[in-house]
Amino acid sequence: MANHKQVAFAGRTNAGKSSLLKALIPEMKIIKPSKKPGFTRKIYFYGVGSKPGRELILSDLPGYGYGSTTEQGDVILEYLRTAANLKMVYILMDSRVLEMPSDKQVIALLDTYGIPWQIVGTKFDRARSGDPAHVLDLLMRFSKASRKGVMGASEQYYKDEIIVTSDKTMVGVNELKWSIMRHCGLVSE
Ligand SMILES: Nc1nc2c(ncn2[C@@H]2O[C@H](COP(=O)(O)OP(=O)(O)OP(=O)(O)O)[C@@H](O)[C@H]2O)c(=O)[nH]1
Ligand SMILES: [Mg+2]
Repeated sequence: MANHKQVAFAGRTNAGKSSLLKALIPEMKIIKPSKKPGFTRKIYFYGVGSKPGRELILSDLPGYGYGSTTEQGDVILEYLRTAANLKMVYILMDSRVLEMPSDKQVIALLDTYGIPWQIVGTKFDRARSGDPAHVLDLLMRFSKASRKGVMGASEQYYKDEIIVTSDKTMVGVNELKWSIMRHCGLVSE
């Protein structure tokens, strides 16, 4: 596992981290989403890809914020501090509950550690007011605002790509798959 590239799914409790992972890798029957915020209590690592040099680890982190515990917070902090080969942290945000201070804190921490991050909207099937374009716009603004002042965060590189997803309609799931492979160097730009 030491040499394997990894990406992590982070976000507030109930954001839909476990659900989106399940949608991405349905063959992993053990992935458990739940209605209860704070359900995932430790980190679950899922290995995918069997070709040598092309293996990846997808990590399902506990959520932060409402319903989470100090222990869960510590687990996240320790992981981000020590994770090897962490190529991308996807920060999942529920399309109906946008922009919370805890997301900003996590982004600040990732910037401190120099770990790349990207915003992913979840539960897009339930985007409020029937206006998905509005949600997309808000996520884009949040992402752009969060990049301000970060050294080396050239817009050219990040392009503030926002992926919106749903485990119900499967929108965005393929796009996310490609994003993961790209960030892990498994496909060219
Ligand atoms: N409508 C809809 N519901 C979703 C979607 N993704 C997740 N949910 C629901 O949101 C709730 C939380 O999902 P989880 O995947 O367990 O969320 P999590 O981020 O892993 O939560 P924690 O482990 O508690 O941090 C569950 O009731 C899911 O069914 C989605 O795309 N659409
Ligand atoms: Mg979970």
